[in-house]
Amino acid sequence: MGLQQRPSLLLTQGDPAGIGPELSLRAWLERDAASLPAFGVVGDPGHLDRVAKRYGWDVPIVAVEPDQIRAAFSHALPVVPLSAPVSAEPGKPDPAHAASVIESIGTAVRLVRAGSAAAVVTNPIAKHVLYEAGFRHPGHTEFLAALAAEGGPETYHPVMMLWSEPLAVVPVTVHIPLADVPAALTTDLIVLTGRIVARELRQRFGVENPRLALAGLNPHAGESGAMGTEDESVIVPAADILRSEGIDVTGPLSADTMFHARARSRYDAALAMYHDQALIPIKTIAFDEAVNVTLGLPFVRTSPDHGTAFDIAGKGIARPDSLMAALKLAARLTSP
Ligand SMILES: NC(=O)C1=CN([C@@H]2O[C@H](COP(=O)(O)OP(=O)(O)OC[C@H]3O[C@@H](n4cnc5c(N)ncnc54)[C@H](O)[C@@H]3O)[C@@H](O)[C@H]2O)C=CC1
Ligand SMILES: NCC(=O)COP(=O)(O)O
Repeated sequence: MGLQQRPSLLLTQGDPAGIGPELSLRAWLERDAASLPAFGVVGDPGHLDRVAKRYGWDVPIVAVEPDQIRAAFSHALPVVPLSAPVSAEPGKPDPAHAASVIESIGTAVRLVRAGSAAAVVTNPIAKHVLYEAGFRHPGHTEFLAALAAEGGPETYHPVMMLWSEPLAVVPVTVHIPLADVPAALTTDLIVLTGRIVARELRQRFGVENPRLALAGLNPHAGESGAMGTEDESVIVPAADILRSEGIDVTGPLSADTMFHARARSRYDAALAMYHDQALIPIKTIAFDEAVNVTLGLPFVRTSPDHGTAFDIAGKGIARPDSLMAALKLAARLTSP
């Protein structure tokens, strides 16, 4: 298949009241300067046009079929239209937008699964807004796994990885209350996560012998059991199993000393035991560059590392860097 015919990336709408719409427009404006791959938004052309006009940005919007994205991309922002128009005020989230948010994700996944697009790149969603509308998945990550399993016998265990050049992190438990982490953290879960991370670092990222570092759960990785027992009883056995399978694993390491530059040079991905243990270091080191990539799916999905930023939506100051990094990584991971 020649370059012109290769399927393009699909960018979901995200929360239409968040910064997603303006970032999509900004990314298109930066397409040449940043050498971005061709992408189309699954959204409402009218809403994107109104956002562009609000800022006086010269972004022609064109409604297209997925196979027309690449041809249209040089002169207009291609949009695969949703079934209904979207009306949203920047900075004013509303559960009434949930149907369009969910439709956009579902459509993008189905088009990628059908071979009409190469990968899904998602704009941020506000989980609590979707929950108010009855959405039952913690976030994209789990919803994407459910969509991937639609109509087939396979199920998928999705793994969240936040990736940047200086650091890649994987939260083994994700969007659950901190109080629930010790019960949710099992040897099986760590082993399953470690296997998927090692496999995909090898297959998708081209890391020949991936080195994984497991964080401890407790201070000083439990201080020989004096500060908590899970490090010895749950994480050590997981490390042993992964090692017995030939995976290069260190840990459990003290989480407070495993993210400085020298420590980072000793591993390719850090498996953290809970959300903030993973996301605080990477957002501190690489907030503008880091990309959220879902492992364990039968297709590639990337996303910016940040959220909907309702506090700045509509002001035209949101930085498109992380979204652009997500587009580039999706192109890299799907290039032949
Ligand atoms: N992949 C996704 O869909 C994600 C969604 N979220 C959702 O986002 C909502 C808001 O979450 P928060 O914790 O407030 O995080 P947030 O990332 O939306 O905002 C945190 C701070 O960073 C700033 N910020 C974020 N992105 C920026 C950008 N591109 N340029 C400049 N400044 C930026 C915001 O203005 C805010 O001050 C939540 O409801 C959460 O569920 C959060 C993370 C990822
Ligand atoms: N904190 C990361 C985040 O919220 C991303 O979640 P997801 O929507 O990609 O599952």
